[in-house]
Amino acid sequence: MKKGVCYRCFKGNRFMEKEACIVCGAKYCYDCVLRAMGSMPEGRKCVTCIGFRIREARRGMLGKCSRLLKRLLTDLELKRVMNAEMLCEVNQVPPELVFVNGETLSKDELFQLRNCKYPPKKLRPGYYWYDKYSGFWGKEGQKPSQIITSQLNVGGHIKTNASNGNTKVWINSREITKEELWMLKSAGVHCEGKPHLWVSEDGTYEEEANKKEKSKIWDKTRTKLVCAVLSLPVPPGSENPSGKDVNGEIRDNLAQKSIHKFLLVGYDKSGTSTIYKQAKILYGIPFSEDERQTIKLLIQRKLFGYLGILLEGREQFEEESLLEKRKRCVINKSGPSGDTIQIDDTTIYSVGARVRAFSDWLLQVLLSDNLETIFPAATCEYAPFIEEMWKDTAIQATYNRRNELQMLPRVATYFLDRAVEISRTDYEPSDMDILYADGINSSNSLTCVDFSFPKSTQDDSLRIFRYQLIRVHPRTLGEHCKWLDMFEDTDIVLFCVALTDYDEYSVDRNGVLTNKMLASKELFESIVTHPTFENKNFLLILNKFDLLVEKIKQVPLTHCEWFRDLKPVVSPNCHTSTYPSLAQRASHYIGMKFKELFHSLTDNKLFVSPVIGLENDTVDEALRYAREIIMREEEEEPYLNRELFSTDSEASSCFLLENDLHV
Ligand SMILES: Nc1nc2c(ncn2[C@@H]2O[C@H](COP(=O)(O)OP(=O)(O)OP(=O)(O)O)[C@@H](O)[C@H]2O)c(=O)[nH]1
Ligand SMILES: [Mg+2]
Repeated sequence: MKKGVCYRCFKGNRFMEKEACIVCGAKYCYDCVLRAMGSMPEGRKCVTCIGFRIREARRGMLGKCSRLLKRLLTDLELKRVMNAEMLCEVNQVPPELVFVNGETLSKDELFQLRNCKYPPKKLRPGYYWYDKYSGFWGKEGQKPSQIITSQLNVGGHIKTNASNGNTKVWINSREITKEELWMLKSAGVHCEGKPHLWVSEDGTYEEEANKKEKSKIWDKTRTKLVCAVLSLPVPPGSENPSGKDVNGEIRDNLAQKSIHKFLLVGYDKSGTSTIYKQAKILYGIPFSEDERQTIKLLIQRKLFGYLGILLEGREQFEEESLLEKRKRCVINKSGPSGDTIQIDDTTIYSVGARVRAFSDWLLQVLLSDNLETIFPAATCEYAPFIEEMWKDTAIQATYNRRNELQMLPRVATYFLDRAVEISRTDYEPSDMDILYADGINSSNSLTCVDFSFPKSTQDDSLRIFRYQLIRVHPRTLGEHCKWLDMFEDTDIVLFCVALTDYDEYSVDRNGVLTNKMLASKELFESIVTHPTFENKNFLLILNKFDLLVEKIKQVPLTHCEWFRDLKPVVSPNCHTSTYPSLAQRASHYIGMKFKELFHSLTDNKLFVSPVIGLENDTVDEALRYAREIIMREEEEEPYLNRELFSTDSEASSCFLLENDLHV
């Protein structure tokens, strides 16, 4: 038979729409389907195949009707056929092909398994293990994939090596996998001394030796997040059941096998959460209601803080202007005419009693560090005051001089411009507001989001891959990054550095004032040399490029001792229009330093991408670049060399101009 033709009329070609028999795979054209398949009492099967088992490879298609069938049948008929296909006896997984704890199932056992409250998802013929006490369920030799109903009488006894664990920690007599051990540690379970734990279906656990019942494993949101990141299940019906969204983001655990993982990490304030939020906005992953609420309060709190700074500024301006007036008055009095001039007590910076009272109250609250405690009640009570205050000419005059207020951060203008709207109870932060607000949610340490890149016209690949961006704060990684193991299956590490860190300082764990670029370098070194990350791909994200543009004009890179070897050479072509700017050259140099460091530590090549976290296209570019790096490795496709920095340090240094870099 010619390939692609209808099995009944032998007409058509492979592009023609056809319906296939779920038993023998014969395909029929629109005109022949009903003649070949009849009334379909067992779903889509040739009449001669009725009563036969389906082909296992087609199990995933059961109940998923085609467009052709939709056109051919009425809604009611379609429903009947699809139901029959999914539910009729002969189409079910044959019990003798399902092994649980090494024993095949009987018909009754399979029935029990399929009809319990939380049955295994996508049950196929194969070898599984099942822990009766906790309900853990998984494929033989693998970590658990699901927690199903416990206490079912199916299969044999669980074996200690069922999941092929080698951790010397046992749960209900099964030696657990590495991932489960990390999960237990994140839940605060003591795992030292080869413990045997008894875990019940709701997650309460006790040590075999010490029968005292402990708290539940999955009580903490953090544990659930860890489970999501490690593709481990959580009990069904718990707050964030596996398979449903954790933090509104993680999708089906089973689908995570084919996911590519990006681990985003960087020193404090390097911009990782901004990049994380930007990715969510870029790839259309909505912020959960929880996140929005937390961010809303955060923005409102910050707004009150900014207003406090404005009010302090107003007082200062008022004092200054009064002083100024007095001075003028003294001059006038002692002037040649000797006339006295009426002094007007009010200056443009003075306010009425109500605004003054509110101002006093707010400054008091800020001074006593009590802002957190008055929220969210403050929004209901004080929103009308904010409106009144904002309209006040003295406040507006102060706002016009905001550049003189050193304490007011740059981002404040973005929020203060809409102070009245933001202070209201019904304020809903926009995606932009969320991006500009500092922070993601209260558990600011580990967050992850599933996404896929929207197909662009330049993409020649037809496959759509899923990605997971995991943002982790260095604090979460613990001393010497000991928790990095948890991210073993990361495909690429995105290490974020704030380009502006070279002249900034922070106090480290031992109370020592450290240059932030050096602290960032140290973190980079510990991650790069961590045994888990041997031979991993690394993409260095050089963030805050926009701020570097301004800073580099004021402070030379050599401020940081790591950059003291900067040997600028005057470029012969420095006056052409293609000549890079000072900031470009500086970020280039920083990239080079990290590349050299990386090469000396790993013998591998570091990829680099400059980014402005607050601008979506640069973040998109960096994440797509990360994808390319992974793809190149996986598919060995011709690599699109979009690398932004040359690897040749000799050539690059001639871009550095002596005067420009203040050396
Ligand atoms: N101008 C500018 N500001 C940025 C950029 N990236 C981040 N920021 C700001 O820098 C600050 C710190 O950024 P975050 O994203 O919170 O940094 P982080 O890595 O999450 O650091 P932690 O807050 O310590 O967790 C925030 O106020 C951001 O708005 C950027 O490219 N340009
Ligand atoms: Mg932050």
